[in-house]
Amino acid sequence: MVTTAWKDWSVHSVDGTFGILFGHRPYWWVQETMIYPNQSTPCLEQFPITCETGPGSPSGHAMGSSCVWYVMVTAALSYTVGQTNKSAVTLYRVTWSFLWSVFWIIQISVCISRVFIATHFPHQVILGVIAGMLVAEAFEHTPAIQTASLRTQRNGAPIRTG
Ligand SMILES: O=P(O)(O)OC[C@H]1O[C@@H](O)[C@H](O)[C@@H](O)[C@@H]1O
Repeated sequence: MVTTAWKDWSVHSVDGTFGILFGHRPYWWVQETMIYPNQSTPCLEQFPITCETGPGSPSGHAMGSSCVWYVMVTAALSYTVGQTNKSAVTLYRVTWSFLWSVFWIIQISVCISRVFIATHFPHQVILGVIAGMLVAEAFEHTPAIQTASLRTQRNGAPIRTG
């Protein structure tokens, strides 16, 4: 949710105002670039299931995926950290290697799929992965978010649930 909000904000605010993050998607870019001589423009097809209408940078899918998986991996590892006996350290190293391998396999798969269907250029998915991890880090270090509760009204009074 946070990464989606961030993407929407960046698209409508930063992109529109400063032009920092705005990026053409490949199937737009090939129609507008002047680098192809007449009649040699590559034909990139769009399909309803793959067609995205927002600007391409950063990739929302890459950003969402890296943010969610980053939080899950770091949360899982936090349960095994802090113990000093030898078997616990070995377990931590094995778990660390396994979880981060899974993390990167998933991120690379997401990135390749987005590039393969021509919704993004490579730098846009890389930026998405980095942005997702930064958002996750920022929110992991923001205690107010971890203690936030939907059961509390704005004035602090608890909401009746029963
Ligand atoms: O930028 P991408 O990778 O094409 O992803 C766009 C999508 O990003 C997601 O984060 C949003 O929830 C979707 O609404 C949006 O369509």
